[in-house]
Amino acid sequence: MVTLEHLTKKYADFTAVKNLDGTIEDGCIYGLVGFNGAGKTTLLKTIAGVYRADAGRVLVNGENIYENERLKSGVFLLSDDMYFLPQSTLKEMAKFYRGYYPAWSEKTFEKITALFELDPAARINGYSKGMHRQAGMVLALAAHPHTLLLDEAFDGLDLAKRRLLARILKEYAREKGAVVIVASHNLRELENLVDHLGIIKDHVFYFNDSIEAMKRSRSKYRAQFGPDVTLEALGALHLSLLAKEDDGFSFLCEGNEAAVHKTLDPLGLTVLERMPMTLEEFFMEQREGQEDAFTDLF
Ligand SMILES: Nc1ncnc2c1ncn2[C@@H]1O[C@H](COP(=O)(O)OP(=O)(O)OP(=O)(O)O)[C@@H](O)[C@H]1O
Repeated sequence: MVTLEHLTKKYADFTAVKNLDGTIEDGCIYGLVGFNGAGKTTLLKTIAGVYRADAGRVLVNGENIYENERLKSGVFLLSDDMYFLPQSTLKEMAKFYRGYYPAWSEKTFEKITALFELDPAARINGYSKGMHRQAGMVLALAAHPHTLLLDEAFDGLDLAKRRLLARILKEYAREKGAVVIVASHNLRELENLVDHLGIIKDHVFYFNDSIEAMKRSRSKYRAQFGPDVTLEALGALHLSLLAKEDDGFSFLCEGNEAAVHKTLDPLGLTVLERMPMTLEEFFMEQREGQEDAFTDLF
């Protein structure tokens, strides 16, 4: 279990993550999302004990992670710029990590290397970008960490490998009761993978709850009206991501279908269709009202 208690991390005077609280249970896959610069990597590095918190603390299985070497040998942070020893092969890197991670599994190393179709005797600097990412994943999983932290793990992987990785991570969290935290901009990938979601906006949690709670909070609707209804008229009703479509309007809204019907009926509602909201839509709600200054670029 990973617990964040009033966690704040600064770089000099700049606060990169502020007063974060939350618990991530064993066996949970936790998706961490946020716009560029929101603080995701900073949070992962603080959970890994690489950074010291400026206020609050990170507990892993009830103990403070910072400067706790025993605890850290059960935490693996796979970053997007993972370091490999110069000229090393995957097999040699495995030997290197085996010495640090007491729960290291040779069986997992061999099986996942084979699943990713990597040659463990080949030099890693001859691997493609996607193969580098896979090599990092092989080492991270073979280490059998109780807390696995993945920063952009799906980047550079082809569709088949992304699907394979998602299956492996689910299996790992379930079999080992591990905490798996995945920071990613790939929201479609996360939607089918994670149980719990943390969205960081402006360095604080904008949302931190289960995927079911996210799905329950809003639905997407498509609605059609008589000819006189305009975007402006609907805009007064506090609907989010409101957009004009060919044959009506789409929007996100809280509340059940009956309540939405009641709100829209006075405008001459003719058709109301309810659909599940996607993680992308939920995420983009954060930018509601913020227009990009997209004129006179060239
Ligand atoms: N070593 C550092 N020194 C100073 N500021 C930093 C440092 N690392 C990150 N920051 C700042 O902290 C904030 C959070 O950065 P962080 O890398 O955690 O964001 P992120 O959510 O991972 O972003 P991205 O999605 O772009 O990878 C940013 O404003 C960044 O400029």
